[in-house]
Amino acid sequence: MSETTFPRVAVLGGAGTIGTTVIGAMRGAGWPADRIVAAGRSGDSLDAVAEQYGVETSTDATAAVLGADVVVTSVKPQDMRALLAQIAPTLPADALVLTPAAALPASFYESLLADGVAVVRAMPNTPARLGKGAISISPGTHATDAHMDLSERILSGAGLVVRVPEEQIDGVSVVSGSGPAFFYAVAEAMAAAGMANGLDKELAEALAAQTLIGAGALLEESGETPAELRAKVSSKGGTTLAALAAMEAAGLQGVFSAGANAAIARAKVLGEELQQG
Ligand SMILES: NC(=O)C1=CN([C@@H]2O[C@H](COP(=O)(O)OP(=O)(O)OC[C@H]3O[C@@H](n4cnc5c(N)ncnc54)[C@H](OP(=O)(O)O)[C@@H]3O)[C@@H](O)[C@H]2O)C=CC1
Ligand SMILES: O=C(O)[C@@H]1CCC=N1
Repeated sequence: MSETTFPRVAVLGGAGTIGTTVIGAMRGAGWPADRIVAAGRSGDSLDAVAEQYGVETSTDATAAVLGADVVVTSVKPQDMRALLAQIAPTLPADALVLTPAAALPASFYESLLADGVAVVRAMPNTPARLGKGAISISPGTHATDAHMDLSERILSGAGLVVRVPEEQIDGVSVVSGSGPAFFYAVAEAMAAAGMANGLDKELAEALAAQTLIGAGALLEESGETPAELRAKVSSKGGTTLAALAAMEAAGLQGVFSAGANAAIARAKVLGEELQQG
């Protein structure tokens, strides 16, 4: 398929957080609205997607996949088995299944869909909504380089797209998939620390948010590493170094390691539970 053609893409769960993000990224990258169909369960939320992006909509996933070149399965892992059963009869044999779901291996899809189906797993994140995502893609057993190229093309408007082997997806999920939630938790913790030291809530939240936004922009634009930028804030004998030392002593790195371990353990358990049916 040439770069100048636009494969027909069915986004199942197209009114959800990630489904809408994928549609927005495609539309932003010039994908024609009439080459995208968003399928969901609620007519009202689909109407909002149609209004914003001009795409076709359907409340019937079985019908939506008819004639699709790519099927994006953007539903919660717990809803995936039922969705695959629903679309299996009408899924075109040569369609690419591009799935953002956490926890479920490509083999899950391969075992429930027709033999030889091409599956690519993606791990997106919510900043992709603004084209500032960090997204990985990984091939399943039957996905070719052409399928990976097509997946990258679909997601390129959503931000940085990297290719990793499937066994690294849980690691990606910890850093960039869940990472935005960690960032917001840090914003909340910083604001709480300000409130504990006399700032009112509104001021503390505004300062914490703008500080994280500004620090992120500086990281992006300066070309310096986090360690270099950290050193520029940390005067010798000053307050920041005292704070960082206390945070380290309280287990800062351990906090993130514990979070990563918990997320990876949860992905394993959830994946095993859902594969058993
Ligand atoms: N949110 C995130 O930050 C990230 C999410 N992911 C993955 O992305 C996937 C989607 O997550 P997210 O967008 O957050 O979830 P949402 O709940 O926002 O969206 C899921 C959508 O799927 C719809 N849906 C469920 N079953 C069907 C069906 N049979 N046919 C059509 N639509 C259906 C739901 O409709 P209804 O609301 O009517 O039930 C809902 O709109 C998940 O698998 C998740 O693991 C991956 C990385 C990051
Ligand atoms: O919490 C979840 O399951 C998904 C995966 C990464 C971010 N959200």
